[in-house]
Parts: sequence; C-alpha cells; structure tokens
Amino acid sequence: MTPASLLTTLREWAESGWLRRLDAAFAGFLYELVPDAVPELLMAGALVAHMEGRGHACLLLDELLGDPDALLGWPAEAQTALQAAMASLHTDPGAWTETLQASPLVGTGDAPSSAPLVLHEGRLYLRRYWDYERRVATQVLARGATPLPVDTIAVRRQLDLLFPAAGDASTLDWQKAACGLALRGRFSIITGGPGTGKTYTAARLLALLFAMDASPDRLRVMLAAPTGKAAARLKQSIDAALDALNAQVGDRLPLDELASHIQPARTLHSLLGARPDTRRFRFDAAHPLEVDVLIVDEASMIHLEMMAALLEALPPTARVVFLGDKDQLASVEAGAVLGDLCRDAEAGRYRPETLAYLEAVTGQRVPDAFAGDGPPLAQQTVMLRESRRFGGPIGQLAVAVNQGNATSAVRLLHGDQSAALAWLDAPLPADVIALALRGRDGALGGFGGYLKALHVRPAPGDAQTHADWVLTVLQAFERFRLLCAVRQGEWGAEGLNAAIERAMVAEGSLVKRGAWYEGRPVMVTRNDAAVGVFNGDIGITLPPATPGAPLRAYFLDGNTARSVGVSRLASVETAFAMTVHKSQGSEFDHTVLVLPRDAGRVLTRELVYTGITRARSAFTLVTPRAPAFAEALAQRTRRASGLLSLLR
Ligand SMILES: Nc1ncnc2c1ncn2[C@@H]1O[C@H](COP(=O)(O)OP(=O)(O)OP(=O)(O)O)[C@@H](O)[C@H]1O
Repeated sequence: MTPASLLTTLREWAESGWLRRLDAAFAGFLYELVPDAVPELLMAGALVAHMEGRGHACLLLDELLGDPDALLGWPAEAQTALQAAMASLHTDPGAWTETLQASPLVGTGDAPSSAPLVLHEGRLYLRRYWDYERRVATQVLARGATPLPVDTIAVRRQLDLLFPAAGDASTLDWQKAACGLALRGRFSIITGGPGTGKTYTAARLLALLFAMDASPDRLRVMLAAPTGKAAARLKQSIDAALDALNAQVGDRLPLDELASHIQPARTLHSLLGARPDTRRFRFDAAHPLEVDVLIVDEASMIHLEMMAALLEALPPTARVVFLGDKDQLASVEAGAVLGDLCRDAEAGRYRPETLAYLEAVTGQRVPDAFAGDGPPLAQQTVMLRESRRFGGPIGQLAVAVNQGNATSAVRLLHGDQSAALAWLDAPLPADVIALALRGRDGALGGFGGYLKALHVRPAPGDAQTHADWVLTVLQAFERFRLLCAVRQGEWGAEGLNAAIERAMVAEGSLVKRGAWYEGRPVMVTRNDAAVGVFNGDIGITLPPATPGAPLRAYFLDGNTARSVGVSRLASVETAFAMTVHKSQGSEFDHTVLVLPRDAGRVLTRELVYTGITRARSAFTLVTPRAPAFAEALAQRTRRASGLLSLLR
C-alpha cells in the first residue's frame, strides 16, 4: 500500500466514523512534513491520535500487532478493513520499531527533539503526552526519593492522641498509618472507596503536621480539587473533621490556629491561575505556588496534563497529599494517573524499612500480607479499606460491583428490603422520565422537591430573601440526579434532558420560551477563566432580585451562591441528566443510573461503580435491557500508559 492510498483509506475510515477526522488529518499532516514517510508511520500516527481521543496516553505497538481487534474494539466491518490494511504492512514488531525509529518524525524520548511522535519501549506517543508522562514521573521520583527525617517518638505520641485505639490496640489502623507515611514524604497518596475516611485522615494529618512543625504559625496550607463542587465539599469535610477533633483533643493541640492557616478550597484551575486562551498557568516551576502543604481531593479526576502542571508548580519543599478513589473512572482526558500511581495500593508492598517505621510511629504491626519490595511510590501510598459511611446496601453494592460480582450485585439491587436500592426495568425512556418527575417508593422523590422550591419564588426586590431562595433551589437540585453512561441517543444525557424538559413543560412545571428559561439547570462544558466558570460546574438559571433584569445562572459555592449573566455562558448544556463522567466529585441523595441498551466499550465496571458511589441514601439502576448491567461489570477500563515504567 502506498502512503497516498493509505491516507485515502484513513479518510474513508473517518467518514465511516471508525476514526475521528482529526486522526486521519494527523496522518496527512505527518505526510506533509515528510513526503517519503512510510505507510507504517502514517497508520501508527492515525491510530495513536485515535487512542488519545479514547483516553490512552500512548499506543502499545505489541498490542496493535498482536491483537488489533481487542485493542481497538471496532465493529466487525471496520476490523476486516483494518486487517486488510495491516496485511500490506510489516507484521513483525521489530521491523515496525526499526521503521518508526528511522523516521525523523519519531523521537526516542531520551534526547531532546521536536519530532511530533515519540517511541519509547514499544509505546508510541504524541509528543505532548510523552512530555506530560515524563514530567509527572520526574516530579514523583524527585519528591519520593528520600524519606524526610522524622522524630518517631514525638510522632507516635501525637498519633496516639489523634487516633485513640478502638478495640484491639495491636490491629493496624490504616488511617493512622496513612498519617505516619504522609508525614515523612513530599508526595503521598491516600486512596480508598467512598466514606473510608480520606478527608477525616487528611484533617488529622494537618493537625499532626501542625503539631510537628518547628514554626507552625508560618505553615501555609491549601486545599484543592478538580471541580468547584469537590473543592467546596473538601473544605466542609475538613472543617467538620477539625471541629470534631477540637472537641476531642483541643485542650492538647492548637487546632483553632490551624483552621486559620487553611485557605479556602480552590479548583485546580483556579489554584494554578488558569488564563483565558492559553494552556499555560500563572503558577509554574519558575513561579511556584506559595504553599507548604497541599491536599488535593478527587485525584482520580486529574488528567496527565493537569498533574504535570500541578506538580511542577509546587515548590520542591512543599508536601502534596492526593486523596481519591483509584477504582473510579479516570478523567475524560487522556491518562489514568491515580490508577497508575496506585498500582501497588491494594497489595501494599511495604519494604522492611517502611514496616519498621510504621510500627514505630503507630505502635501497631502491619500484617505480613502487605510486606514486599515495592518502589518508593508504594512506600508513600496507603489504601483505606473500611467504609465508615457506606456500610449499608449501597456500600455492599459498590463492593460487589468493584469485584465484578454481577450475581451478587443483581441480587442486592432486586432484593433490598430497605429500599435504598432498586432495579427498574424500563422498556421506554418514558419510564425514566416518570421516575425523574415522581421519584420511586421508599426513595427520595425525583425532581419534585426541586420544582417545588423553584415555584416558591419570593416577591421581587428583597435581596436577602432572594439569596435565601436561590440557595434553597440550588440545594434542592443537588438531591436527585439522572446519570447516563452515554451522551447521545434516547438513553443518553442529551435525549433524556430533552424528554424531561418536554415532560415538565407539558405538566406546567416549566415555562420554556427559548434556550434559556427559569429553572434550567446547566453544566459548564468548557473552562472560561474570564467568566470564572469551569468545566463541570453546575448552575441553575433564575431571575435575579431586580425585577425585569435578565436571567442569571447561579452556582453553589460552599454555602453561598455566585451568579453569571446567561449571555456570558458560551458552553453549557442542560443538566437534569448528566453523564457519569461529569458526575465525578458530586453526590446526590438519590442517584439514578441509566444504562442504555448497548453502549459498547464505554459501559464498564468503573463507570457503574462511579455511578453507584455518587448515591448518598438511595440508588436506582434503570435499563431497557437487563444483561447490559452484567456486561458492563465484565468490562474493565484499561488505559495505555507508560507512567509506571517511567517510575521504576
Ligand atoms: N476513624 C473514624 N472514626 C469515626 N468516624 C470516622 C472515622 N473515619 C471516618 N469517619 C467518618 O466517616 C464519614 C466519612 O469520612 P470521610 O468523609 O472522611 O470519607 P471520605 O473517604 O473522604 O469520603 P468521600 O469518598 O465521600 O470523599 C465521616 O462522617 C467521618 O467523620
């Protein structure tokens, strides 16, 4: 196959929807740069771009040549076309590697180069992603290189105070261990499922750092998370945990002062100083953040590019602690950074030196099963294993789903007597709409509470009454949500949003005269630093206090609301229903997960797990085709990345 005919084939694949137009265009761009580029290079270029669009940081050549069907998961017709095209190219991985390496368009990654592609240990990258991975790995390695000196006797005293032993004093308290490990590292991770006490532990870690610091009055503490909502939740949880701790041990630790050192929680974009029209941030390696301790929540949502920018913006002396659930869906953007970094979290793999340190500072023995010879990062990672909030049916369901145990999960969904869980066979989207409008027996209602709050609008004029009403409406909206596996189609977020709007208009709960109407919930889909809104922010369209003034979108910001004129919101979508991806970092009292008839490779175990763990007190699974649930549980998200190999 000639390069020109391969490019035609790639364009045809894009026309058929197997590749993105961008992927085929990228191969065309490579050909323009080097007209004698071989077809292997053009094919690899289109496919590495395609894989990036699907969240992979790189393309594994072995997998492409060994089992392209499994790698790409294309429809049968596309697979046949791919096989035919691949048959005309080299079949041997060694020959592919040599061919690619010979091209001026492919760098090795070891030497500085501006080649658009990088081939490193059998992984082909778009240069940008190679760069992100390398920068993240460099930072993680530098920050984890040597443990910081610790006065183990003093730490033991503080930890005993912060974690008074309950029950068997010799049983390891992982929360206590997590504080001990984070204390001696500049980079640490505390992972665990929902309600395992990640923020509870982080609050105690702050108290410990404060107690152990030589000049605590100068300690600068920052809190951040990928979304505004997650940031606000983090601050609330840390404040609540510190208040409770104060009541417990306030006479022996200066916790009041600590609270005054914690700055308001920020989104990562705002922390780093996002600027309009550029990917560069105000804070970077040359202009580092002024921080000593940074706690970052919902770390599973951090994508590679953001992680690289964040770590580089931290001064070398700062301490960063990531909190997150490694089993949740990774970010929409390429990379699965937390999942990669937590590869050893389950097993522990603590070295003898780490085990001895943990025993010295906790007074407890780490069970032998967690001993090993893990890399430095594993020595700074702790997985919390006991859920404190999710012991009930929702927690049991989350565990069954995480283990891929469909039989047990289905039994729980069908047989729950407490009504926290339910399975609804919904042959038609109208069944979902009925559930959204009226809720279900035993669970909290659907959008009824929200519509009710919306309609008790105060008389115009009084700013305070108006502000109270806005808050009530925003909080009511947070109680219920439809989560979809996909965006498009009648079972996707777009289809269900349109259907809900129609149903609400038909029953007279909404008056819709144009795209913007009173009561329209919207989700921001693009960061806009100039307006101060970020991807994933959820707002409600409401009239302002001044009579006759144009509609504004109100966003919950902790316990207050801020507003933006709707004409300034360029990229938003209606948000009665949203994708599971976009729901990360949020929780709703009653969460409904809608699985479509067939969603192919997007329907995964991580997606179902993430949906379930958004539910605070009730969860309903809805699907028109029952087997879709078990099929989803059988499918894992696997993202190609070289981060672990760079961390070796
Ligand atoms: N060791 C503990 N003793 C008593 N209560 C605890 C303990 N650990 C956590 N909790 C309580 O369990 C609840 C959940 O804890 P926390 O919010 O810290 O969990 P999380 O892992 O951060 O949850 P999420 O995944 O929702 O962010 C809180 O009410 C917290 O006070």
